[in-house]
Amino acid sequence: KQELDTLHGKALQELGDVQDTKRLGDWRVSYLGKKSELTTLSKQMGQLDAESRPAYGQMLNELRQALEGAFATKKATIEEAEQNARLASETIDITLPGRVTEVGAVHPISKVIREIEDVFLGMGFTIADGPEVETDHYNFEMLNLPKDHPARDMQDTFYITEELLLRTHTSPMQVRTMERLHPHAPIKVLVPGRVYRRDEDDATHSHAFTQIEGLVVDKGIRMSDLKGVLEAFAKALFGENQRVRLRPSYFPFTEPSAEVDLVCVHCQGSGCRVCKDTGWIEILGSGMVHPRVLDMAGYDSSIYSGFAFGMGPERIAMLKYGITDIRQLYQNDLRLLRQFA
Ligand SMILES: Cc1ccc(OCc2nc(C(=O)N[C@H]3CCS(=O)(=O)C3)cs2)cc1
Repeated sequence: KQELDTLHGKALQELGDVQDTKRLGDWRVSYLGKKSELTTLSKQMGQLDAESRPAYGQMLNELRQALEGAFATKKATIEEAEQNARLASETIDITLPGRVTEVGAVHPISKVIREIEDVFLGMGFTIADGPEVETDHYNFEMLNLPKDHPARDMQDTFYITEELLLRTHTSPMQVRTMERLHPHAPIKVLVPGRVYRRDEDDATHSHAFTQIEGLVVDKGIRMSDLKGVLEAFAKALFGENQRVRLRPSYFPFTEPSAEVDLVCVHCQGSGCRVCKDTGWIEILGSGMVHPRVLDMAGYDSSIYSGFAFGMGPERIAMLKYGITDIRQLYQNDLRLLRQFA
C-alpha cells in the first residue's frame, strides 16, 4: 500500500510539470506503459499469496484508473491551452487599418497630352507619330526654311550628319502626312512627340521637350476655322468661360501667323505678375499654312488651304496646374507627382 501511494504521488507530481503533448506522451509511457512500474507490479501479482491478491489487484486498478483520469484531465487542459494559443496567434484584428498598396500616378505632362489628344480626337483629328531622327529636308526645307534661311539658327539644332538631325519640332510628320495623302485627301492630324534643341539647358529650356502640333488641310479652310478650333480647344482645357485672342506673328511655314493668348488663368484678366499685368497669357503659335509648303508637299495651293498650330504641353501643364517652375516637372518630386494620382 505504502509503495503504491509513493508511486501515485510521484506520478502526479511529475504530471504537474508536464506542459505540452510531447512530454505528456512520455509521462504516459513511463507511468502507464508496458515497461512502467504499474505494469510490472501487475505482472508480479502471481507471486502474491492468494488471500491478499484480490485486494492488491483492486488497489492496482484504482491506481491505474486514477493515473488514467489524471492523464485525461491533463491532456484536455494542454490541448485546450494549445488550441487557445493557436486561436490567439491566428486572430486577425479586423479593426487594423488596411495596408495601402502604393499606386503610381500619371505625370502631369502625360495627363495634359492625353487631354489635348482627346479634345482633338473629339474634333475628328487623327493622331500621328513620326521619327525623332529626321532629315534636314523634312525638318527645314519642306517647311520653307531653306539652307540659308536665318530662322534656322533660331532652332539650335542637334545635327547628326549634314543631312540627318534630331527634329526641332514635330512639323516634319505633318509634311510626311501631306505627301502620303496628296493631292486630294483632306487632312486633320495631330502630332505629339519629343523634340530637341541645342540651346543652353537653362531654367526655362530643356534640350529635350515635348511638342504637339496640328494641321488641317482641305478646300476652303479659313482663318476663322483656325480661331474656332483653337477657341474650342482652349475652352475644353481651361473651362467654358475661357476666351482666346489672336496676335499677329511670323513663322516661315505659316502666312498669316498668329500667336494665341488665353485670359490669364491666375487673375482672370485683371492683371498679375503671371501675365505681366496684360491679363493674357500666350499658349500656342498658329497660322495659315504657307502656300509654298502646301505646293512642296503636293497640295495645289490655288485649290487647297489649311491652318496649323504648335504648342508645348509643359507650358500648358504649368498653366493648368499652377506649376511656376518648369524644372518641377522634371525633378520627380513625389509631393508634386502624388497630386496627379
Ligand atoms: C506642314 C506644317 C505647316 C505648318 C506648321 O506649323 C506648326 C506651327 N507651330 C507654331 C508654333 O508657334 N510652334 C511653337 C509653339 C511653342 S513650341 O512648342 O515651342 C513650338 C506655329 S505654326 C507645321 C507643319
